[in-house]
Amino acid sequence: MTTTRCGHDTPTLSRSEAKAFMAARLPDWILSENGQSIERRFDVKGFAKAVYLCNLATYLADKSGHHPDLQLGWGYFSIRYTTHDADNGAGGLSVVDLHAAETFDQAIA
Ligand SMILES: C[C@H](O)[C@H](O)[C@H]1CNC2=NC(N)=NC(=O)C2=N1
Repeated sequence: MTTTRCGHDTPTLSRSEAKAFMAARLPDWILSENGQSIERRFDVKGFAKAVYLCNLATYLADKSGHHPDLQLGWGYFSIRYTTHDADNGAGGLSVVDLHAAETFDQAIA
């Protein structure tokens, strides 16, 4: 598992840097229109599976110190990573988000 800590000194990624990494290693994630976050959405049966995914994301977030935005409801769960602290607090997508997404993918594989 790759864990990278984020902070104010974390640089943001260009759209092309993000796209290159995602094409190689995050095929199920989508880059937001503004290039500042990545999201993966799951369609699941019922409610409990959505909650399990949410609980897993919560566990990994507290373990790594990097916290995604989570949404769930009956039949779906979505997870979005962005780095609030990046670029001296301006925020944006960083390598920490890409690594966190990869860790999440590995945990559910
Ligand atoms: C001090 C603490 O590690 C930081 O505030 C962390 C906490 N979790 C975080 N999560 C996310 N997604 N972005 C951050 O910049 C961030 N910062």
